Amino acid sequence: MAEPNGRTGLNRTTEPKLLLIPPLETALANFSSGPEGGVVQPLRTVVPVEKYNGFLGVMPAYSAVDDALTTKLVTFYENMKDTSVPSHQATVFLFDPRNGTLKAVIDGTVITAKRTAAVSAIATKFLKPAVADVLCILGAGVQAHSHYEIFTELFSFKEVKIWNRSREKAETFAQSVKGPAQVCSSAQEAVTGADVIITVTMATTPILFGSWVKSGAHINAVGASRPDWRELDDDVMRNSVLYVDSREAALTESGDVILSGAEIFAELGEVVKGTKPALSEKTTVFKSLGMAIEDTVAAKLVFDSWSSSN
Ligand SMILES: NC(=O)C1=CN([C@@H]2O[C@H](COP(=O)(O)OP(=O)(O)OC[C@H]3O[C@@H](n4cnc5c(N)ncnc54)[C@H](O)[C@@H]3O)[C@@H](O)[C@H]2O)C=CC1
Ligand SMILES: O=C([O-])C1=[NH+]CCC1
Repeated sequence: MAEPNGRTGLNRTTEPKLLLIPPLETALANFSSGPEGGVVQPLRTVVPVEKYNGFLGVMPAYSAVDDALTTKLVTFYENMKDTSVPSHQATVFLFDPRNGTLKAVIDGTVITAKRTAAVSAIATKFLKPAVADVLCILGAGVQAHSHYEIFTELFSFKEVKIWNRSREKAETFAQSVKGPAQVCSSAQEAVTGADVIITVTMATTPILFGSWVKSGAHINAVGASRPDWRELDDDVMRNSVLYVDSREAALTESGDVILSGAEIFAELGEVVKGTKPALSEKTTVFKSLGMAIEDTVAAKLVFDSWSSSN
C-alpha cells in the first residue's frame, strides 16, 4: 500500500518487467490524493484526424514527488490498411522542471505498452478473485503481448486463453510468446470460465458480454478510449464494481462508462492508498484509459537508469 508522497509497500525488484510497478503504484496513489499528492495532470487533449480515422493525443504531467515533467505525444489509428505501421505510436519529452530545458526525447511506444500492462497488473493484484487459475486475453496486438508478459511473470495462471478477431493473428501470438497460450475460436469460448479477463482490442462495439463472465471475475478493460467506442456491453458494466484510473477521464473519454451509465466505485489510486476497498469477491472491472503521470514515472525510470549507466 502506498502513502501519498511515499513509497509503495512492494519490495523493489530487480526483475526488469516488474521495475515499473512500485513507481506506478506511488503515482496512482498520488494522483488520487488531489493537490497534496503533487500530481498535475490535465485531461489529455485529443485531436481527431477524421479523414484517416486517426487521433493525436497530447498528455502532459508533472509529479512533484518525482520532480519529473513530461509530455507524451501519442497517435492512434483505427482500421489501418498498412499493417507495417503500429496502430499506436508515441514519443515522450522529458524536461528539467527547474528551468524547462528539454532533457530527453524517449521512445514512447514501448513505454505505453509496458506501463499500461503494469497498471493492469496492479489492478489485478488488488481485484482478482482469491483463486485465479484462468487468464483470458481478447486481442493479439502490442498490448496483448505486454500484458501476457507481465501477467505470466507476476501471477500463476494454470491456463491462458486468447481470442482475436482474426484467428491467424491469435495463432502467431501463441507461437511467439514464451509460455502457453490456447487459441480460442470465439470470444465467448475464451471468456467462459476465466478468472481474469483483459480486453485489448481496437473494437468500437462490445466484444465482451456480461452473460459470458464468471461471477467474481476481474476484467481489465484497456481498449475503447473514445466516448463513442465500446468493448464491454451494458450488462457487464452495470453489474460489476467499477474501478477507473481517473474519474474525470472516464466520464469524458470512456464509451463503456458514459454510454452504459455505470457508476464509478473508486479510482485505482484510492485502492492503492487504502481509502477505498478492493472488492475482490465481486465481479470487478478496471476501466483503464491511460494517464500521463504513468508515462512521467516510466520515462524518469528509463532516463535515470540510462544516466546511471553512462
Ligand atoms: N488504457 C491505456 O492506457 C491504453 C490503451 N490502449 C488501447 O488498447 C487497445 C489495444 O492497443 P494495441 O495493442 O496497441 O493495438 P494493436 O493495433 O496492436 O492491437 C489491436 C488488436 O485489436 C484487434 N482488433 C482491431 N479491430 C478490432 C475490432 N473491431 N474488434 C475486435 N478486435 C479488433 C486487432 O486484430 C489487434 O489484435 C487499443 O484500443 C488502444 O487504444 C493503448 C495504449 C494505452
Ligand atoms: O494512454 C495512452 O497512451 C493511450 N490511451 C488510449 C490510446 C493511447
